[in-house]
Amino acid sequence: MSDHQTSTVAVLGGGKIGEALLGGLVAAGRDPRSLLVVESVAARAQELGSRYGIGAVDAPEAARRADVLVVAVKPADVPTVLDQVRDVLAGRAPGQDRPTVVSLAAGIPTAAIEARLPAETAVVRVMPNTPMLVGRAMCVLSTGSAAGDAELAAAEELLAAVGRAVRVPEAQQDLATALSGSGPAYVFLLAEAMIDAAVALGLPRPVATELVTATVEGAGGLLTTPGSDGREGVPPHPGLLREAVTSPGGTTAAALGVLEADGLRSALARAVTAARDRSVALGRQYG
Ligand SMILES: NC(=O)C1=CN([C@@H]2O[C@H](COP(=O)(O)OP(=O)(O)OC[C@H]3O[C@@H](n4cnc5c(N)ncnc54)[C@H](OP(=O)(O)O)[C@@H]3O)[C@@H](O)[C@H]2O)C=CC1
Ligand SMILES: O=C(O)[C@@H]1CCC=N1
Repeated sequence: MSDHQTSTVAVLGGGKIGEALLGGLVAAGRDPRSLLVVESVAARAQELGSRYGIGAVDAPEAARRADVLVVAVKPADVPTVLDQVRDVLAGRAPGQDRPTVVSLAAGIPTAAIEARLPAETAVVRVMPNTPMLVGRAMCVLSTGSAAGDAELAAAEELLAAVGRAVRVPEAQQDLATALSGSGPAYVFLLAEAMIDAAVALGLPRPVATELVTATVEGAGGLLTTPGSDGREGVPPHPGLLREAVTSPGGTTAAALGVLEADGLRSALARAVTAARDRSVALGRQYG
């Protein structure tokens, strides 16, 4: 991988997460001329071009020009898109010249990607999330057998421009997918349900929306600000932050009693398990 300022990043699949990465990199100040998208829906490619100034190419062209080749198609489309770039990658020497393949696809193991590409292709598996678009991604990275520290560090540096990046053993990727990959949807559902509840009780929707979105943002700020739960040197604990809101005999205790009785905690545990299991199944089906 060459220097990140001059390297070319090509994204195979310009859907939701492809756009989050491309848009996030542009918003972080990256030159759009160093970015390429391969997108099978022509109107979508045009949309990304006019929104971010990113050029659209076909898969072989992307494989010829890229220093980093990002796989951002649905798991079922991964075999096809890898087949579309394999021959070009084979013509580029592994190491300095051949691009690192960074896969964002849920569930697909690095070994399955490597098996469809020329030997010694460096593969980095990443589970990102859509807050990438606004520079607030959580990206979880693991390496395949041919990716060394240099490739991992370069992928980390690229993704750090659009949020946080942490390394985990690949065995933890399915669970990371269930937690931070899918996690934004759980928070959005919670926000949506809170807004709808307030509207049902008579609050105008714009007011309810402002109150809920500011509350989610503020709660996120407390969760991520050291010392916010009154302790130093350890990350804030959600339970302590929740206790601080819960006045004896007050409104929060009344609400939490309902949420516990209705099984919110166990529903979330089952939801995360279902997402983890689905990630494993996607890997078995398409990997
Ligand atoms: N959305 C998210 O929050 C996250 C998604 N991911 C992963 O990212 C991947 C993409 O997800 P998402 O962005 O939601 O999916 P989308 O369907 O929104 O995006 C994929 C895009 O790629 C296009 N495409 C399919 N095959 C090809 C091909 N051979 N060449 C070029 N373009 C192609 C699709 O077109 P068409 O619709 O016609 O198939 C579609 O526009 C998945 O593997 C998912 O697991 C990971 C983390 C978070
Ligand atoms: O729902 C999915 O399968 C993808 C992976 C994580 C978030 N979206």
